[in-house]
Amino acid sequence: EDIASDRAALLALRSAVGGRSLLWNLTQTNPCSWSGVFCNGNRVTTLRFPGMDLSGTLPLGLGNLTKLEILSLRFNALNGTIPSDFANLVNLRHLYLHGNFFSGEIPDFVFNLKNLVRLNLGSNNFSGEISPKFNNLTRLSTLLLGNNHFTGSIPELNVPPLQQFNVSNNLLNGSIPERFSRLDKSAFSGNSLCGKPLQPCPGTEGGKKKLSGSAIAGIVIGSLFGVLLVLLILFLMCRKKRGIIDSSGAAPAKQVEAVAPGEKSGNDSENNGSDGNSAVAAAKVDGKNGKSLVFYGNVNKPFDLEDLLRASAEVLGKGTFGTTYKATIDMGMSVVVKRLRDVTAPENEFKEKIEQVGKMVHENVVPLRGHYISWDEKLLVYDYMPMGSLSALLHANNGAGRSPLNWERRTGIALGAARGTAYLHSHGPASSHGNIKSSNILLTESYEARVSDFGLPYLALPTCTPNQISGYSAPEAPSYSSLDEEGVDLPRWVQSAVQKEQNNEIFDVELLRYQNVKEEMLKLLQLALECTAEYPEKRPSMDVVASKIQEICNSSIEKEGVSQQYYSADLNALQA
Ligand SMILES: Nc1ncnc2c1ncn2[C@@H]1O[C@H](COP(=O)(O)OP(=O)(O)OP(=O)(O)O)[C@@H](O)[C@H]1O
Repeated sequence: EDIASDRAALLALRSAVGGRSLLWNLTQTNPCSWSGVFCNGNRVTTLRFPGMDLSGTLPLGLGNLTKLEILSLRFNALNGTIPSDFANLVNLRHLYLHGNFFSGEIPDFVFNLKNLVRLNLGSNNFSGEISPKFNNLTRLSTLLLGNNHFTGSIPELNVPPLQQFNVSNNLLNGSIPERFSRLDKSAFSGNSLCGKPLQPCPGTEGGKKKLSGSAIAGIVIGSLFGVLLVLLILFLMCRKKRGIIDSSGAAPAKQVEAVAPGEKSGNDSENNGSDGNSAVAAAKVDGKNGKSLVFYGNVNKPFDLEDLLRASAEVLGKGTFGTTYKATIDMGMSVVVKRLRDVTAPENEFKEKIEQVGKMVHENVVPLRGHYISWDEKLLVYDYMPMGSLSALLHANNGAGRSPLNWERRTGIALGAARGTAYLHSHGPASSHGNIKSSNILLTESYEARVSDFGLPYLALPTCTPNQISGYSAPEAPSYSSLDEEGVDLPRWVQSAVQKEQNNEIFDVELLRYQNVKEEMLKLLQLALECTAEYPEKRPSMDVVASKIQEICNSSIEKEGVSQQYYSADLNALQA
């Protein structure tokens, strides 16, 4: 097997499914320059033909591409089964067949492709049961099978790396394995499944089952806990009285007296999801003193603390510094409340710093609207950003839908984030953000970027050990940690992939649809590398970064315009 047999396999593919759309220069003996074909050394390693109008049945022959690592045929009109010689593609790591009309069962040889990391078969007509043999694929981290006709139940899958899993809109029944109970409901919807995260399975709750030993132990412990709780409440009430007496003449700083049981220990994992009574409402107010929220700027106070405490609250997530809630106030207004945990900075110092954060006003920074501070409770109020974060949009469940982020939007977001950060660098109380990451870049309805969470690392620093901050900050910063959840040093990894000329590993596959802006993509990548240089003097200032991104935006907009013209010329020619 060599490049000639790879070429023959590609020609077989072209004549079977892509005669009209794979417009390659067939006089070339080396296929590596054909569009969508990528080689390493002298073998084909990647094929990317997303949305290329391929139709028909895949031919035998692709199995000769024995060095193939990535195969993307998503969003075409391919039908039939997966050809049997795919069994030879033992180096395959990513297989994307979603958005086609493939049918039949998942063939057994798929479970021998031991290097598979991502498998997306979503939105096809696959049928049969989901085999427990997926357990053979010990590297699998993404398994997307939604929108097919799979039947039976979900097997126990104990593949440690498996994180992304979706079987929505199939014909599955039975209970969801415990291992998947923490996934989002949407991963299972559109089936007859039960168990967490969906509704409980019949007979597992409130049933007439005999009480097991552990249930009895649970009841005994629960009762003891109840007694302790009553004692705790009595204790808190006594302390409250003392507090009022003690505070005569002292700063009235004890309005938020207590929080819901369990919350004080920082253990609010049960609050995941929406809960009308949880969260913000968990903070009790001593109404007599009426100490209220402090708002910044010359705004009329939009609501008071009592409104906030009455608001229905939904947990948006748990971050480095506490839990973030969306609170919907009675009058229909939504705000975001960040309930900080473990702040050890003295109250006055905290107040001073947070007020400086409140003075930061820029169109690319999420404004801090107000705060509530007492000795044991620190709430920060932000505008609610309905489009959520860049991270959520980039990693949205990629079942059948395409990412709404085209190249133009992405560069626009990068520009906004750079401008926001440049502003913070020139005006901030501390000179850097300290926790830049995509979940801290929030978006307006028109996809304008706003940087959020500014200043928190400096307020919470005494309790933050470096590896608790998961965003990016410069290597010389005290809180520096560039390791992601999987322990990968992202800037290093990108640098090494660029050195090895493996840019395709870095670019989101979604971007391959915008080949005409590849030059801009490379420029942006180069800029990102400069920004993450180890030595500060080698890094461009954020003002320079913003203006370079502006240039990149301008040139890709020009190109978009040109390619649109070509595109309509093509269309006209076709119609003629
Ligand atoms: N103002 C806001 N509007 C809408 N969503 C928000 C807002 N602020 C935060 N979020 C979202 O709420 C979730 C939790 O945010 P939070 O800031 O607590 O954690 P994080 O950003 O994941 O981590 P970190 O605390 O390290 O910044 C994230 O998905 C974030 O994108």
